[in-house]
Amino acid sequence: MSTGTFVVSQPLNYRGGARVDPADASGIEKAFEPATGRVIATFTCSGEKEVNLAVQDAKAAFKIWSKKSGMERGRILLEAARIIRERKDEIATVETINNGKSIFEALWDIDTSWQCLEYYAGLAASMAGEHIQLPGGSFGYTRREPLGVCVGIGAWNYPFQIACWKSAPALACGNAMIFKPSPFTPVSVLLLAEIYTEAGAPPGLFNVVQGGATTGQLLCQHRDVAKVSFTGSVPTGSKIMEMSAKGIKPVTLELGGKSPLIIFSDCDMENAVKGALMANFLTQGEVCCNGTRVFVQKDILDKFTEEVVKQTQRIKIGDPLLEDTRMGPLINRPHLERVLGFVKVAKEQGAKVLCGGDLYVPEDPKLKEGYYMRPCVLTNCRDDMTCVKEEIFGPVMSILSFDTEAEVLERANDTTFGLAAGVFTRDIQRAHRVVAELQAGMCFINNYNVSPVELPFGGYKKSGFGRENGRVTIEYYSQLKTVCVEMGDVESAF
Ligand SMILES: NC(=O)c1ccc[n+]([C@@H]2O[C@H](COP(=O)([O-])OP(=O)(O)OC[C@H]3O[C@@H](n4cnc5c(N)ncnc54)[C@H](O)[C@@H]3O)[C@@H](O)[C@H]2O)c1
Ligand SMILES: NCCCC=O
Repeated sequence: MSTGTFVVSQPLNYRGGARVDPADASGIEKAFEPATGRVIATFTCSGEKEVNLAVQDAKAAFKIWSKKSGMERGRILLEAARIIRERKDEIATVETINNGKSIFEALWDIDTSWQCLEYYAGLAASMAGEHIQLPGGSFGYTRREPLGVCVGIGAWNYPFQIACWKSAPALACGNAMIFKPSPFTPVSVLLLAEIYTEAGAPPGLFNVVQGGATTGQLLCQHRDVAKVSFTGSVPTGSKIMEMSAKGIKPVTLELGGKSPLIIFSDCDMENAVKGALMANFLTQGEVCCNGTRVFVQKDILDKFTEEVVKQTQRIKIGDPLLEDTRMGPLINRPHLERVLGFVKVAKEQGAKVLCGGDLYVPEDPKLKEGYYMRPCVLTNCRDDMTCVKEEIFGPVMSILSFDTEAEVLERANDTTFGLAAGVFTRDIQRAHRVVAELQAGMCFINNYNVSPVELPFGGYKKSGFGRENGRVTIEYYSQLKTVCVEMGDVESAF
């Protein structure tokens, strides 16, 4: 498949094990190919009737699925992982077309998707309670039970990966899931739904409803939904939490960030520069955990900055389906303009643009209407500037200098976000000392933005709570039942 050719002709909702047109509507949306600005799908947002039908189907599937043993569930997840691996190129291509990220990167995303299914397939059979001996031969035990119908709501930057990171632990624990992707990226999750069915999941176990805020609200407020796992912005996360509070439903919130990356002068310079690029320019900078505040110790500031700029200017921008492209278009025109607006304000506030930060128009005529910009490195930044305080969600790195460890720690933590942080140093004591002080849920030492699914991922402070990936996520998709067993007679107070 090549850029400029893909169109969606099949329905984009998935219910009862098949693609369906929604039973009612709460609006119409269009999805774009960011590389060309072409519309690739026009679809109906689901209304109350469709949401009810999806919940009904999920409840029916839950009855069957929750009775299966962990081994049985794990086997189906393993088969789904195998199919994703087998269809990796096709899924990555669809992801690239709808999101704009380079195919090189999309292939990485699909790897961290099937790996997540494999990981939870392995854990499914190991979920167990405990046995507790009580006086007189009585005893108690605990059962780890699923929650019921879980809702997953996704952002547009990692559409397929987010759906896998939510559904794999949910299904492994015995839940059913209804997933609502971002209306900007409605396409790839349908492939996941079909794969679960092909792998042997009962119809209704994983459903997809399309739509925006209205559909999302209907899902969150539904009385038969037991849990909501949300990935998106802080303002929407706050609304989700409010709705969930009304229904006393547990929530997982994976929200935004403005993460610090600290480069000490004793770092391995080559790795630190690579790390800074990884921390800022994957997926056109549209990554929640990006280390966009790059604090560099003063004595290496010039050398580091020079090398970062040199390598940033070498990033190949263009058709995201070409193998050597490393930066594609941003998600849509309004977002591109918003990001360019941040660069403009940064300049007005005294930052210096060392490279990029402007529109990029590729030579290929079919890409002329795409949403491209050149990756940007800003220097002369201060902690009070908008570009240093707010999440830009685009390819804009702000370089700041520092003198001492104590100073940089204070400045790094001076934010309401707390998703990620990174440190580059050869001093092993310093690395661990600094990381222990950083107020962030995901910390990297001498690397950045790698995503091993064995490690829990999630935020501190306004970046959210709950975790995705790792063993701990089992806790977020299950509940503990305690059973107390009397082996003697009842000792009554009456
Ligand atoms: N922490 C993480 O793991 C992580 C990962 C990816 C993206 N993000 C964050 O996501 C943001 C970008 O994504 P976005 O623009 O899609 O975020 P967003 O908050 O605008 O939308 C996220 C999802 O919520 C839905 N939604 C919007 N309003 C809703 C409402 N009132 N009720 C229910 N659902 C509603 C949207 O349709 C979409 O599916 C950034 O802030 C980024 O940092 C976080
Ligand atoms: N690969 C992890 C990305 C999550 C944030 O956007």
